[in-house]
Amino acid sequence: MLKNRISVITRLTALIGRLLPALLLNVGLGVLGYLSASFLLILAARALLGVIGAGLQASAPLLLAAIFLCALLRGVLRYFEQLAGHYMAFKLLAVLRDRVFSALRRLAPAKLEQKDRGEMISVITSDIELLEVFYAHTVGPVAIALLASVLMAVFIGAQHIVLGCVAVLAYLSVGVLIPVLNSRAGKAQAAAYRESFGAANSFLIESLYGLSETLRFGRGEDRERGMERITNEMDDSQARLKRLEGLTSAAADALVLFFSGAVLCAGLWLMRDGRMDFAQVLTATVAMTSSFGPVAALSSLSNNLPNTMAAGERVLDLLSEEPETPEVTVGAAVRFSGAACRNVGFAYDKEDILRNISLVVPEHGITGICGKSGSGKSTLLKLLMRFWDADSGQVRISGEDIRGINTECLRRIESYVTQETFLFEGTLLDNIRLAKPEATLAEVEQAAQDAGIHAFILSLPRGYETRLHELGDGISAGEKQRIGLARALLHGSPFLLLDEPTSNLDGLNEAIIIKSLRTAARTKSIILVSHRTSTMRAADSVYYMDAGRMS
Ligand SMILES: Nc1ncnc2c1ncn2[C@@H]1O[C@H](COP(=O)(O)OP(=O)(O)OP(=O)(O)O)[C@@H](O)[C@H]1O
Repeated sequence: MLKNRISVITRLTALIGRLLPALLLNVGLGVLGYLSASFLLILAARALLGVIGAGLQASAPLLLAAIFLCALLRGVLRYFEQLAGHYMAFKLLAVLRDRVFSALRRLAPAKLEQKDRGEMISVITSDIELLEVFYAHTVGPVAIALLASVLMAVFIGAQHIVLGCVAVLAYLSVGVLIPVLNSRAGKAQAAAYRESFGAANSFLIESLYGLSETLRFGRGEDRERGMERITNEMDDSQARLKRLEGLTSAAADALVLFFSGAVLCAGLWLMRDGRMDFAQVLTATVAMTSSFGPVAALSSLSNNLPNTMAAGERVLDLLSEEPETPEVTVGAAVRFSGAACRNVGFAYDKEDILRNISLVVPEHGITGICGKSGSGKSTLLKLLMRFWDADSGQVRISGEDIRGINTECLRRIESYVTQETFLFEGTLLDNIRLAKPEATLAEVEQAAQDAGIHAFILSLPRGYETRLHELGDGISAGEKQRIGLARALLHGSPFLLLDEPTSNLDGLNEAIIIKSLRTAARTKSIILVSHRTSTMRAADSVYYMDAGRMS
């Protein structure tokens, strides 16, 4: 566990890289700031001693000037310490966000398909946000506490070695013992809180997506109760965390008082034996009392540490996760001349989904794949897109093993229309243009016409300029499907993989699309997946799939 935590801390610290100067500045200013706060009081005590005639004979104006300087420095140094720390933290959060989004791109779509969406949103938003605590309030403060404590222990030890030892014990108790105990006690609560937070996110997303089903089947109250249960769980775990936080801060305060008293008592005892004078005892006591700031910051920091470490671990795990199919950047760039599967076998987990599949897709024409729901048709398309790699056999594009083809080239020659088309907020024109941002309006209109959606778009008051939110829920599954098809046709790739492109369409619209596909198939290769045998009439050749086998 400790090994794991050290590994997370090391990996997070390694990310600081070029921001190291900002960290060093933060630490340097922090140490000087705390020292000036302590010496402000030490000098004030010395000045008082001077007034009562028991202190060193330093000149009063000089002491006053030094006190004034310490007070001024304390404020200025604190400000710049915070500035440097936060500058580093927020720059790092930007770097981390960038890396996380690159990781998501790398992992999409296969790995992301398997992840819980609520959990993903927690990682992208709150986990990264929480790392601000690590960078701005952990790395710097730990280094500041270490340096400032060493310097103050030496200073107190210079009054008397025994008092120096008490100071070391005091700093270790408040700065190490309390944080370690607190972080141990809080680990389970922090994990429970985080789990309930992720569950609440997932539940909320699911509730929003399933709103119409919930209303249709009158399950509103169930959902409400579910939300209440999750919120209560979150509330409970947060309350437990807060209770622990209170206990920690009470324990830290008690230790501060105890050790300040201990230095005073030990000092008086040493003074009675004539081994210290009053000025030294007072100086050591004031130095002890006023120097707990950096270590006390560590004890309150440890309340958040379990959460921060857990967040860091999840972010680092995401960054280091390997994609299902590694991106090929140096592989062959091919011109599409057909595709083939040879004795392909595939399982998502343990259960075989595809067994010994062989098929040949010519350079032009429509290849139909027909089969019952769950027979593995979409999975086969995903292998042809190389979202996943086959476990056995070979998938070839233009005669090349798909695993050796440059990924960018593969994305250029293939267009995949899934059963669900996602539309982005923006105009319908932008949504179709997604496939080819530089497309002219005429090209977009032609693609929309071929996909049988042009007439519908023109019937809208603002035509292609209609924004998605203006349609609200008024866009049907069939219309979305046709926009998806228009995108694929506009993309201009020579190999189209269409997964049930007409499943939500009436006979008339299906006929329009089939006609367009027949025209497109003169210059392109199209795989048409459908469970309807009627759709297969458009295909030049048809493969039938049943329980992962092909006939
Ligand atoms: N990411 C995944 N992880 C695990 N199992 C999966 C995954 N995707 C699909 N499956 C399972 O693989 C089997 C084949 O699914 P697939 O989507 O390929 O079938 P299909 O023939 O396209 O079905 P449909 O016509 O209903 O879309 C199903 O049992 C499905 O539950």
